[in-house]
Amino acid sequence: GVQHINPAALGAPHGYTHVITVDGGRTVYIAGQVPLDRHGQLVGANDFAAQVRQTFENLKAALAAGGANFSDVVEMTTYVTDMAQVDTYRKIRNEYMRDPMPTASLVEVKSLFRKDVMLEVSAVAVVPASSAHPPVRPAEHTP
Ligand SMILES: CC(=[NH2+])C(=O)[O-]
Repeated sequence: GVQHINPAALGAPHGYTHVITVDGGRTVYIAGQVPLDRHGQLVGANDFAAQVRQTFENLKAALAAGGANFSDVVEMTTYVTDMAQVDTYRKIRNEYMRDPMPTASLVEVKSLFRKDVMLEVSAVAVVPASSAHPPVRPAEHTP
């Protein structure tokens, strides 16, 4: 079946779902994660490195909510508002992810959903059938 999950560790989503699992939890779709905390407050105003870190912490929480982790990610899409900061992006990403890396796309965009948000990262994960990660189902936002 299809499960829709909005972990309380992530800011309440407006008009989308943070995590959707399909195929009995084998495939996990993660909505574009942004550098907001669980209360929807920006982390790292004008600080790209801090924004990358918060975004990856949110991805980690989103993957865990879907019973996955970074090693299960097969595709990721990263949107940045300033490609000149790509080295900082890669350095911090590599603190969370290691080889073999997923397929990926990286694009610069004019703007994201808030003017102060400098990146957004979405992902798809495939959990191995043999995987022992039990889905973490923390408190969820209620609709
Ligand atoms: C932040 C985000 N993923 C959205 O759709 O607004």
